[in-house]
Amino acid sequence: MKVLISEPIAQKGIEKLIEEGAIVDVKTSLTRQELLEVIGGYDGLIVRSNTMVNEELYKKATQLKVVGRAGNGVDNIDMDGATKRGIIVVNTPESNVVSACELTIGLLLATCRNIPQLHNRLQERVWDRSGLKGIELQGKTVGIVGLGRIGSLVATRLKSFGMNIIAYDPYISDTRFKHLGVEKKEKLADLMKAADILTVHTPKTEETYGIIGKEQFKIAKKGLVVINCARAGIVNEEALGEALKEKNVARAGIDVPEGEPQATSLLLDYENVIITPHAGADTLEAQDNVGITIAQEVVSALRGEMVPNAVNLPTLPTRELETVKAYLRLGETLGKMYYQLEKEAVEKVEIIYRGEVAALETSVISLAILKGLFEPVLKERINYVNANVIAKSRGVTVTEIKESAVDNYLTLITVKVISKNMEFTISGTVFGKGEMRISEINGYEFDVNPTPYMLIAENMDKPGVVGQLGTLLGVGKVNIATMQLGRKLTDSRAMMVLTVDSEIAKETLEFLSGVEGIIKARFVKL
Ligand SMILES: NC(=O)C1=CN([C@@H]2O[C@H](COP(=O)(O)OP(=O)(O)OC[C@H]3O[C@@H](n4cnc5c(N)ncnc54)[C@H](O)[C@@H]3O)[C@@H](O)[C@H]2O)C=CC1
Ligand SMILES: O=C(O)CCC(=O)C(=O)O
Repeated sequence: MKVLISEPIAQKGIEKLIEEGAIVDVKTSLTRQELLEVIGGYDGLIVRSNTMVNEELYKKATQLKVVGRAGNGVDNIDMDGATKRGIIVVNTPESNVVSACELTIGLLLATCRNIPQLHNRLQERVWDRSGLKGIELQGKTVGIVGLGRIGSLVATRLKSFGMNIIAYDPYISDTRFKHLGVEKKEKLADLMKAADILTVHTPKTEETYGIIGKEQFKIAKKGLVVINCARAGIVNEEALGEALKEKNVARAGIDVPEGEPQATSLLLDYENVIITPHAGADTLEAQDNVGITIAQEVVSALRGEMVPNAVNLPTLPTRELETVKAYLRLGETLGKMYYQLEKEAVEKVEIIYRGEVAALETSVISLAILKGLFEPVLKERINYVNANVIAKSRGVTVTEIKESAVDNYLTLITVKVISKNMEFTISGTVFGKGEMRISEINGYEFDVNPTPYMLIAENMDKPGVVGQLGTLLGVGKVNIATMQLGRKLTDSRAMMVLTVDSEIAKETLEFLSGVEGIIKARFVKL
């Protein structure tokens, strides 16, 4: 077990690896070229957020079996590249959340009270408080975007400051909001209008990248305070800079500046912005937690044992995996549809296994469904092992039903997603050597072979709609591979499922949604 550590981790973690019999090289100042030259000799690699683990590295890493991310976000790791090569990626999602939360509060206080600026003056031997009057937190409204692990820790702590807590997280159930005593805002705009302080705690996804930008600052209260301890880009830096110049935003605290690990952020030029170099997890406690956890996980993975935080692989013995593999793919595919088609927070998931699949060990298939369900909103934070815990922590109840008989199919999985105002269903089957098909969505019947890019549209069942949709996709340079129409004879509506050869641009989707007779058109990425 040869393990290379390319970024600093706690000594306790290094000791743990050695204790478990690994040969450990700690080389934290290698150049990229040097790293590429030596990586071929290692079975395991431990990184933090600065080492890019990508195709270039994988090509040289011919022995690599596990990548350990000593921390939470895995945005620096190419997951598909790892999965393709059977390299397990593990991380430590719980180990540093308290520290990240505490830095958020620290930045908030430092920002509201100008602590670094006052300190700097005094260090220059100048006793002068003028122009640096702070603001109190008590009685103010804090708007949290992303009420997950860190967001909810922040909420709990800020309550003790006498603050009014509101949050926007469409993927969290009302029950969880109630449990945390946080007021739910259905729309980001409503949160922006009400907040005196804004703090973001979402992962960086296609949806959250730039979620706080020009439009949001325009409607925000004048004098807003902005905190970003999550990821660069969630708050658009240029827009923030403009809002600071226009005094719409009064001050900001940022732990994750653009350009990291270089000090190039344009916000560095603003006196009323406090910036730290991605130090959210940099505490003795978090680093000890992270170091020990990642050491244990890397060793387990190298020994072929169960790994608690395998981000990209199901942790089942190979023999069992073979039998259920096709169902895992089907389950994940069925799960992935909901949040790409609908926005309502999930309250309950009912999974019905019918026919042959009902005789299998279905619990792992249910995990695959949950993993797929939450992946569009939680990204890498959800995996086979934590899927149940995450569902529970988000107030989602999951039930399984098994029935031995099923009409028309040998084997069928139906996933019913129940939210406050709606019930969504999707079914699929497996046949031959693991071929899968989606057989039903919301009562519309299909026989679709799911592919990486799909368009799912609901439309009025009348002449001309399908033709217009095809034309607009053509204008948007999207090639249609297959197309199926599902209709209910009792209804004037229909559903179209198209597999396409490329991503569909936002503008094309907007055009499609504007077509008379199209009720809804959504791009789905698998
Ligand atoms: N500064 C630092 O050193 C650290 C930063 N982080 C970062 O903090 C962030 C939060 O981490 P966790 O709380 O562990 O993640 P989490 O996965 O527990 O929570 C994220 C929440 O964001 C919500 N969300 C997703 N898309 C959304 C959208 N479009 N609008 C509103 N909410 C949305 C999800 O529903 C979820 O509840 C991540 O970006 C993570 O990488 C984490 C650890 C340390
Ligand atoms: O200090 C680090 O490794 C980065 C912490 C972080 O952002 C994370 O764990 O996601």
